[in-house]
Amino acid sequence: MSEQFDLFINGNWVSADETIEVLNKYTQDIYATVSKAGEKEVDQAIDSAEKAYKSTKLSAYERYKILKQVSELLQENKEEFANSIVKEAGKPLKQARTEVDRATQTFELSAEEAKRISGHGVPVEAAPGSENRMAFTIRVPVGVVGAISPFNFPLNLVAHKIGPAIAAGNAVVLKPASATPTTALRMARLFQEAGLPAGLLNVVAGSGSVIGKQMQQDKRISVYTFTGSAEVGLKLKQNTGLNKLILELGNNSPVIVDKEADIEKAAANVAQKSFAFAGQVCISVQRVYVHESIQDSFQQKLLQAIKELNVGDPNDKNTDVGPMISEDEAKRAEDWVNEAVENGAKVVVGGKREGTVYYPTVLTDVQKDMRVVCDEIFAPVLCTIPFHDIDTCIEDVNESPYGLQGGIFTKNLDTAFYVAKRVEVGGMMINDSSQYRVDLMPYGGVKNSGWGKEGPKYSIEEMTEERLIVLNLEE
Ligand SMILES: NC(=O)c1ccc[n+]([C@@H]2O[C@H](COP(=O)([O-])OP(=O)(O)OC[C@H]3O[C@@H](n4cnc5c(N)ncnc54)[C@H](O)[C@@H]3O)[C@@H](O)[C@H]2O)c1
Ligand SMILES: O=C[C@H](O)CS(=O)(=O)O
Repeated sequence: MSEQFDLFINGNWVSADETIEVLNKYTQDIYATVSKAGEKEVDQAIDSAEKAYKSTKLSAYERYKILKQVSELLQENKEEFANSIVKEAGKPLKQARTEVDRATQTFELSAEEAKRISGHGVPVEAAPGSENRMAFTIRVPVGVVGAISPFNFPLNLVAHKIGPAIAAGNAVVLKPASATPTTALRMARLFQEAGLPAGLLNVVAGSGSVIGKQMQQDKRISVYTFTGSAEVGLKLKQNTGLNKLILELGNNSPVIVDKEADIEKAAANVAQKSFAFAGQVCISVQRVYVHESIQDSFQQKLLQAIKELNVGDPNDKNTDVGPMISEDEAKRAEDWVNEAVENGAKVVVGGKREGTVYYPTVLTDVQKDMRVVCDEIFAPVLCTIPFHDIDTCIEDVNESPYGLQGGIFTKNLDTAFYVAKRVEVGGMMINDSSQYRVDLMPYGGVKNSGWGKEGPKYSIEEMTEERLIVLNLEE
């Protein structure tokens, strides 16, 4: 029997005429049936958010208490949430548990930040003629936040939108990805249990091209926060007019392995961080630039580390690499690899698909214009690319249209800083791969990877407006 979920609108569970069948991504059985929002339900959700925002004023301390309780409830229900992620996303159990722990942190950080929202003093009295004035800024909520999230972190990337939006005193309408809507709906239950007033959080599951599009054009939404592909991000940019828009988009993440790197450490890290969640992480390692003098030794260690990865059933606590989100996506990855091979690339390991599972794959002899290099593959595939001098390597790294995060392995600090200052990314990791993120840090990209930062403290800045207050005092 599949589980049944309704939409969460104005504090009520609302059923719709149509439903979405959410598949178990490993077995392909129907895991859950979810009410599918249409125009009417989205309109109700936005209306309820707008009314709740105008009529319900929670103090900062009340917002802190609710978010703190959600964080605690999430940890108490860790296994339920981890299993939900395993089933609907196909994420291996140990990675799903990590996601629940991270989301617990994200809500806790959001709770703490709710108590720290403040402006700053502005020394207007220093301006000629303003000697009798004083000024400061305050931060005020924006109103209704429209949040649209991707399939790959159905809990933590939702937490990164809802936590800061509620902490800042806003109301939210969330549209989770159609492939993975149930974890977000479970999370809404926790907000209900924690006593969030009706209407401040609304969750509508449905088609991105239908209700996502409707959300983009609704003037009652003040700020949009979107995480997903550059393709959809661009549509939002074109359709949301002058409204504020936070875009967290894709990447084809580069990692440089310098001649002075700890080769073993670099190889083990790259093997883990290219293939975790089948490479469907926006900062998964995709392009590995290896100094030509250590290429053979790095490759050998990389292959050893890949041999140790367990591929298969995401329910198994030892699995490292599970299925992709759909067979179509696995076939797309296979096509990109085959196309590269037809043009001269070599498969060193992998290159094999069984249904939705694509095996960890390493390619060499690739060219800059192959899709496996210049586009985001979002699959368990990495390319190793030899380099001779660091400046040419930096040029190659920067040729990407994306710029989210990158990494360099080197024991030479001069090289590390030389590179860190020159690569076009939102975050650069030294002696780590591109795939490093803790939830309190500012996180976001440049170029086609989007703009605006996430991390509760930074999202709250994006989801509030700075208002200047000037006092004209008597002498
Ligand atoms: N930078 C980050 O923080 C980050 C994090 C996770 C994923 N991503 C990126 O997300 C992508 C993978 O996720 P995905 O496949 O779910 O992305 P996607 O862009 O296909 O979908 C993201 C969300 O947008 C919705 N959507 C689709 N069409 C829409 C439209 N026309 N209008 C409004 N909404 C619409 C979808 O239903 C979904 O909820 C990758 O490119 C990945 O790099 C980025
Ligand atoms: O997919 C992209 C995510 O932002 C990566 S992370 O889990 O937040 O590190």
